Amino acid sequence: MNEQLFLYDTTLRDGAQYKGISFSLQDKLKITQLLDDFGMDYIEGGWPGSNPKDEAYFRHARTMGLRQAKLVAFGATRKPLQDVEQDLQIQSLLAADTPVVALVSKFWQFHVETVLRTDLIENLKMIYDSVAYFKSYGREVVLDAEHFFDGFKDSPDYAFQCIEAAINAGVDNVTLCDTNGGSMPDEIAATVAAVKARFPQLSLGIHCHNDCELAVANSLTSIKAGVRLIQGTVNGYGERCGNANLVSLLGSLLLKPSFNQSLHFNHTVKEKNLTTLSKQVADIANMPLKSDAAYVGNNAFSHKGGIHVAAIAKASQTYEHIDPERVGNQREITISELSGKSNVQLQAQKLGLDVSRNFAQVLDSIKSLEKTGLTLENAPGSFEMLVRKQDEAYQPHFTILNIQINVNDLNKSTRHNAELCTATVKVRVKNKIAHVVEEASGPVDALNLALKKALTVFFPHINDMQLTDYKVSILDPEKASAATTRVWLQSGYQNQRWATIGCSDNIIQASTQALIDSYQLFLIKYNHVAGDNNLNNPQHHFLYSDHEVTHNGNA
Ligand SMILES: CC(=O)SCCNC(=O)CCNC(=O)[C@H](O)C(C)(C)COP(=O)(O)OP(=O)(O)OC[C@H]1O[C@@H](n2cnc3c(N)ncnc32)[C@H](O)[C@@H]1OP(=O)(O)O
Ligand SMILES: CC(=O)C(=O)O
Repeated sequence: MNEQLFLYDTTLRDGAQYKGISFSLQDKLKITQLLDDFGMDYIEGGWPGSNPKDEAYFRHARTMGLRQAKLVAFGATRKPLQDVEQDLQIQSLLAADTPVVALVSKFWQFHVETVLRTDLIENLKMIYDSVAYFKSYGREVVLDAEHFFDGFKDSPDYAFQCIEAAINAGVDNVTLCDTNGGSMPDEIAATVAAVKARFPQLSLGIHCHNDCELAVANSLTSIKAGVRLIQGTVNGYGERCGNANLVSLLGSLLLKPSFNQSLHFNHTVKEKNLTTLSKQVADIANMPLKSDAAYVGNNAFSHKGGIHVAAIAKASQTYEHIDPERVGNQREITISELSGKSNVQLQAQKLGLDVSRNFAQVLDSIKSLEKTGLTLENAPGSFEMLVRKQDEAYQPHFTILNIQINVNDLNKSTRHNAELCTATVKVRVKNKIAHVVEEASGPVDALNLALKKALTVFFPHINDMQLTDYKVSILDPEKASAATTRVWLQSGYQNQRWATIGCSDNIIQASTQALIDSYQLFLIKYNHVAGDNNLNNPQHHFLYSDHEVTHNGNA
């Protein structure tokens, strides 16, 4: 029988408990829309009894007209020995006015006695009263059975009594929580099977934490044992090590026959949208997306080892468990000292370059350069330039004749910071020379400004290009101030980005290498012959410091 598996997203509640995440109200509403568009069945939006932002969230979210998802407000069972009508937390949960309410409740005796500091019978009453109260208002109630697996290990009998109290009160779903994330897959399977055997009619959910990096595996195991509602978060955000990652879970649930042949999902859920969902939520959360994230990470289908790439070129299934496009991701071939000829050929082919005659030479250069500390895997722009430079027909757009950097007197207190460093750059293009000076507070900035200014003389379009990122790493810190520096930089033009790299025991030289590759690449790709007008004008004006001088082309 093909049964529906319900997707319950708690990114906005448990995901918000992830260290480093702080959603604004607008963030929460935007994510709600994304989750609804994706096709989640439930969206747990927050805890209205916790803070005014979550209260405001429900006021807004319930008017959004969600197409697919049911909005869930999260809270706890009533306080010990308190009437539900008097319990402010219960009242704010009711006021959130959502079709679904989730109640976290204690299922482990140890917690009842140590944390709630009440007796076991009172906890059963708290469960019963709280569930019955929301049922009397016509709400769908999901009971989050906190620490269910630990509680069950301690006393299966008490864990069952808690479920019975919830069933007697009319609960719609009991979600078994591996709250401390310490359970192993075999324990999850056996416990869910025991609950299913005892309460065959009860709708069961699962909520796993990732403290042993098993949240996804444990969730999948629980589905095999009879769970039909799965809680998780986009990208696995959540308290401590996080929750079950719904993105990875869905990759397997939607694509692996052991799940997709026995289950079905809401019709709008499409594996093709997983990469976009993951990236969009990470972007709103302002969290870096893990490059090794299953299915959707940048590395998920990125191939580095030469043997892998050679095989991929013959048949992609040799080293890919699925076609990356099925989840909206893409294949990537990496260039490094571990490359073989296939890496070079495939990557060059992607760039539209022909290396059929010189791939061995290109490969040798890569391996020699990597030995010096240059890493090409994150700098495809420098790989492209390396391939181009190895071509006999290659003509650089410009040649650097000279670079001088001066650090002015740092002690001169009257000097403005922006004048601390001076860079003089002499560039030749065809038979013309530009010789310019620029000042900045740092030597690399002065160098870049001067280089750009010199090139702009010939290629005005270069002004539209920007440096968008600059990173430095020290390769041999034990050499102290004589250490080798690796400079990685990213450049941008409109919505295009490209990365180049340089490496030297001189930071200016390393930066110059990366900058030259970046500007040459821009001119190859985007400028073509622009700027040639200036080359034909023998009386071009050059700026030298504050003074305008006329240059006749003879440097
Ligand atoms: C497993 C989970 O992830 S559950 C969700 C956890 N998430 C959060 O805690 C985030 C939101 N929390 C909050 O904003 C606050 O903690 C609040 C508003 C809920 C409570 O704040 P406070 O009233 O100041 O209490 P505090 O946070 O110090 O302690 C929690 C109280 O809840 C009680 N409690 C814990 N679980 C339950 C439960 N299932 N049912 C009833 N009460 C509970 C605790 O015993 C404690 O009560 P006490 O104050 O009498 O000792
Ligand atoms: C409910 C919940 O977040 C937990 O038990 O982990």
